[in-house]
Amino acid sequence: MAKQRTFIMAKPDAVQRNLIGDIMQRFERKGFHLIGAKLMNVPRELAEEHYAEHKEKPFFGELVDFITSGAVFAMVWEGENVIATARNMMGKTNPAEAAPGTIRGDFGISMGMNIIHGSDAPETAEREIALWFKDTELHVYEKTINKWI
Ligand SMILES: Nc1ncnc2c1ncn2[C@@H]1O[C@H](COP(=O)(O)OP(=O)(O)OP(=O)(O)O)[C@@H](O)[C@H]1O
Repeated sequence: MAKQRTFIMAKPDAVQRNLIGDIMQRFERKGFHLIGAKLMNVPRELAEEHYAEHKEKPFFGELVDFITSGAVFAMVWEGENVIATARNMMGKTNPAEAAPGTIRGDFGISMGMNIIHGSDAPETAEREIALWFKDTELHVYEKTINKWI
């Protein structure tokens, strides 16, 4: 399996509940490689574009209001099979159904406030990374330790 990249976002509830560190630590300890990260307020147009597939859904307005309500922490992680693995680490969309040990299972409250977003497929990851990050914000670097072990 080739290396993949995925877009992960700690939503405003995660930022305000001081969960950024916990979320990042899970990805780091799993062995994934951080290549981009930023704390940002989300312009309404960006939120609408990101969630465009849900435009006709009854919860769309609420979803966009929530994502734009406070800072989010946007990340790009790289690694083997990172897209599907990240989705497993996140747990089911509805925190009430997410298994304990997953990010949403451990911290999520409701469908709306479910802590984290992660790309769900290679094409989505590519689209979302391009939407949220400029090329100059992605940092490709070798870990020296890779040569040692
Ligand atoms: N019925 C609903 N009511 C309120 N919010 C919802 C509902 N369904 C989905 N959402 C919100 O919209 C987001 C996108 O829904 P989607 O079905 O794409 O889930 P997901 O892929 O697990 O989540 P995300 O795209 O955030 O990773 C969900 O994370 C959730 O916050």
